[in-house]
Amino acid sequence: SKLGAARYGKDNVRVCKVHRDEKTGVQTVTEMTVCCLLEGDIDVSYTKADNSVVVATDSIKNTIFILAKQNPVTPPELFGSIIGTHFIEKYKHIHVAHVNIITHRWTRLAVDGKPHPHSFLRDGAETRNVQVDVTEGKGIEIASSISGLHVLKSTGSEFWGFVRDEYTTLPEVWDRILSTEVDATWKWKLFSSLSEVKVDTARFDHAWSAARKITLDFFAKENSASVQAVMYNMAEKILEVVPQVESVDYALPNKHYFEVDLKWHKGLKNTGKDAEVYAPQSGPNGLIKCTVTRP
Ligand SMILES: O=c1[nH]c(=O)c2nn[nH]c2[nH]1
Repeated sequence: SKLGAARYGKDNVRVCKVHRDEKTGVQTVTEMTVCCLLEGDIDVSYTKADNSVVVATDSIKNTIFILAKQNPVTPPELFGSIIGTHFIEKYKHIHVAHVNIITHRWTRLAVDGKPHPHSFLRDGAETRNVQVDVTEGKGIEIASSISGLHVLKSTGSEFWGFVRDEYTTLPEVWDRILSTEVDATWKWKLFSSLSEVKVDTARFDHAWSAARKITLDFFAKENSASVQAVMYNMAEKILEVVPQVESVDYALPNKHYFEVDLKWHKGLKNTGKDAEVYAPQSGPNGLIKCTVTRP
């Protein structure tokens, strides 16, 4: 046998950084969970029990804390690029670093109608994430994403005109509840190095804000013919608004809310236009995916 591929490192490195502005007294909190996996001339640690090539995962964890102390931790695209670049520059036998950062929400509290200087709220399981792959001699590939953003609309969603055959029981519908958990990813053009990532770091926050706003606006406003149709329109708009993004992926579960037919109980009407009480379904659920690219 032979070693086909190998990468190792530390996962679930939880990091919280507090920034304190001495002048204004305003403090800011960033909390993330980091995974950093390394590739390189490490085969002998697998095939010969030779640990001389192993940068211990404990050292990888230590390095993430030190780099968080010495560098900005936002935007995550920049911090991920800093971590990955560190490892391929520090260790000549390490050639690729895969860094995943999940950023958790700490939204500044409004107290007495004013943003509070040092209090925050975890307003949802939604996270802002990056996958940063730094490859020696190639550059930095960055994929940014939003996940865990739960949305629901109580009307403004249709689904009809689909294949009807001997396997079909689903009725056509012109007015349904639509609920999903947004998983949206936008991939950047290849960056040649960390210095190119640093040229305009504001672009990453702008892209995240745009992708989030477009997703929510289209979800709410479009009387969608299907999940497929609305996600394509969202992705198309993100490509239009963020020129440095090369492609956009969506993966949207269709979290079904079924009507409950109650007419067996004294003729109680609760379907179609009379539907008010629904049964939210844990599963099975639709899962609709797409990748939208530039022409
Ligand atoms: O939006 C939808 N797309 C689908 O493909 C589908 N299939 N069942 N319900 C559905 N709703």
